[in-house]
Amino acid sequence: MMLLSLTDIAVTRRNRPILHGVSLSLAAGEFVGLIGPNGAGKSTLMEAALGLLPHEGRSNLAQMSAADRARAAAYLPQTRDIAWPVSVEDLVALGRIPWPGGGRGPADLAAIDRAIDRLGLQDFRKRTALRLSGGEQNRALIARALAQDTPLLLADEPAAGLDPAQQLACMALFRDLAREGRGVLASVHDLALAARYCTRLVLLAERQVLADGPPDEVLTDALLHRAFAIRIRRIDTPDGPAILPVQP
Ligand SMILES: Nc1ncnc2c1ncn2[C@@H]1O[C@H](COP(=O)(O)OP(=O)(O)OP(=O)(O)O)[C@@H](O)[C@H]1O
Repeated sequence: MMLLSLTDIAVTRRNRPILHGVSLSLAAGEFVGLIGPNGAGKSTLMEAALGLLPHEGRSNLAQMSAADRARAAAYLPQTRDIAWPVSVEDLVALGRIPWPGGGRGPADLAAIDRAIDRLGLQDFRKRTALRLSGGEQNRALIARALAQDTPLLLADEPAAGLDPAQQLACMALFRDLAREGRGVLASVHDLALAARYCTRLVLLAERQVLADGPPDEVLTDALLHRAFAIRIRRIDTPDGPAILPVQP
């Protein structure tokens, strides 16, 4: 089942073209890594897809009512703002607002518990979210997105600020969500993590999709040089490729 369908998306911000002719689809079972240089438009593409930014072209999500969209897709934005001194449990419960009853029925409580467990936040659930470390807050916000229990998750640099163990746990969680039949689109800067965990990579650069396919077909010398002006040294290990970016 197709969860995200973008056709010919174009975005202009302050008279500057940011994206042009971007088409992309994502089916249930896929964990798609969105890679590309700083400023390539990864966040812009997610915001346009969700209908949060004016754009040309067609996005299946942007066409939905806000209520339907909130049950179709959860979104972890790049800025991890927590506005109020709520407990972690209450923060995660906000993910249940789109569902009937708005948050505290048995199904809601089960979804909140599941999300807290999957992010390993059991010991934090009564703590004030604002008093957690940056990485802990990040995990609490991922848990909120998970509690929303949507078929599709859009996550903007979900592994940013996480320690190595938590980065692996985060990527493994998204891979597992895809295996369970959801779809995940996440922007990722760590090419090795992207190669190890994503089922597909989309390389955004020069305002367009430069490549879209299995990690091995996207992480080529020619494409990486064109997009990032780097070369990579790659060593294949039993745990997946080790990818070292180096100057050209
Ligand atoms: N509010 C804004 N007004 C005008 N231009 C913006 C605005 N936000 C972002 N841009 C521009 O849009 C372009 C794409 O930004 P975007 O944040 O989508 O990139 P990105 O690929 O997510 O980058 P990063 O890897 O640094 O997070 C950049 O050139 C940026 O300067």
